[in-house]
Formats: sequence, C-alpha cells, structure tokens
Amino acid sequence: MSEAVNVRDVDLMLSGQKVLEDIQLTVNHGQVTGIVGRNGSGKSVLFKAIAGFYQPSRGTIEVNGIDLYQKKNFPENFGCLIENPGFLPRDSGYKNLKLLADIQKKIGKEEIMQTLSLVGLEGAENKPVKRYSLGMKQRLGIAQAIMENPSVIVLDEPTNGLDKQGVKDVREIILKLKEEGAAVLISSHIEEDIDEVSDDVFEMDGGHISHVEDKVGHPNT
Ligand SMILES: Nc1ncnc2c1ncn2[C@@H]1O[C@H](COP(=O)(O)OP(=O)(O)OP(=O)(O)O)[C@@H](O)[C@H]1O
Repeated sequence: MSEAVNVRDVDLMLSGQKVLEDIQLTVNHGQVTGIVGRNGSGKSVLFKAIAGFYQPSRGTIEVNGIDLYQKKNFPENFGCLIENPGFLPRDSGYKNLKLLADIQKKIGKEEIMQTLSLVGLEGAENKPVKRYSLGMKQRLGIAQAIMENPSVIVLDEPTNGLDKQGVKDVREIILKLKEEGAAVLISSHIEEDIDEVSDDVFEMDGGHISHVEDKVGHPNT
C-alpha cells in the first residue's frame, strides 16, 4: 500500500475567505477514502485543490509523490469527477469521451466502450448527451474519470442524482477500482454512501477535517 495523495497543513483562501483550514489527509493506493460533510463544508474545494485547480495559501499537496504546486501542473495518472463535467450536449456519450481521450491519446474506442459498459451506459453510447437523464450524465462523468485507468481517482459526490440501482452500481465500480490497486477518494453528504465502501473515513465541517474511522488500521492523522 503506497501513498497516492498527501495533503499537509493546507489552508486555502477564496474571495478573501479561508475556506479550508489546516487540512491533513492521506489517501493510499488500494484503498477507498471517504469524506462526508454537509453542503458548503469544503469537500469540493478540497477536491479541486487536489486536482490542481486551486492553490493553497499554506501547506503542500502531493499526488503520487509529486508536489502539485511546486511543479505547477495538473496531477498525472489521475482522474476526477468534480461537480458537473461540461459535456457537449449535442454529441453522444461516446463522442464526448472520445474527444477527451484524444487529448492524451492513451486509449481508443475499445477502452472507451469497455468503460461505458462498466458504468452501465452500454446501448446509450450513441445518444446525444442532452437526452441523458441526470443519472446517466453522472455515469458518463464517472466514465471520463476512470477510462484512462488512472492510479488516483477523485469522485466528488459520485452518487448524486442516482437511483438505488445507480448507487449500488457506483459502489461496485469503486470496489473494483480499489481491487485493481487504485487510490479512490470519494465524497458525499450521505454518510451511508461513504460508510459502505470506505476503508478510511473523514468528516469535513466549516473547512476543517477530522478523522472519523480507519477500518484497516493504518496510521493517519
Ligand atoms: N469560487 C469560490 N469563491 C468563493 N467561495 C467559494 C468558492 N467556491 C466555494 N466557496 C465557498 O467555500 C465553501 C466550501 O464550498 P464547497 O463547494 O467546497 O462545499 P461542499 O462541501 O463541496 O458542498 P456541496 O456538497 O454543496 O458541494 C463554501 O462556503 C462556499 O461558499
């Protein structure tokens, strides 16, 4: 089990307000780490900082051992779903994923189709995204996060908009990614969604984080 994400002593200011304070978080490969917290508690801002979108005013964030803000780049070998991904509504689910895959050219049609099937969108791949339901868009968002087989996966509220079956499917996908050795960081405002899949649970409240539960007994702060 190796360290995938290491957040140390992080404060983050937005519009002159401190929205994250003294965040300590370790996410390991082969594990699911869950963050639970109410709306506005800071989950999305923390995930955006880990994805390289917001620079902390204090502290460090390492992904796969590389200090993001020293390197001033987006993390590598990394997939994320944060808020609503901006898909092109008139293009199909497949075409949207293909456009994204063409940026890095790591994967082609076969891997995209496999991912669409994994997230339960088989048969809907040629439909324009504007005809997708909220749950289907969420599945497509998960597909874009995982299709290139990244070793670190960050999913902000992945069960948002999903029905019971959708929540079950996402849970199975997360556990499969973990079995394959990925580090998975997920958030939810629903405690049950986090508890069911996470090896390690943190809670956010008012920009602060606290360690709630460690089911595998590794050291964490
Ligand atoms: N771009 C921004 N500029 C200023 N303040 C922001 C910005 N984005 C978020 N905030 C503030 O940061 C705090 C944390 O927001 P965040 O979106 O991380 O919450 P969250 O826990 O993800 O909630 P939700 O479940 O509603 O997405 C909130 O007080 C929010 O108003």
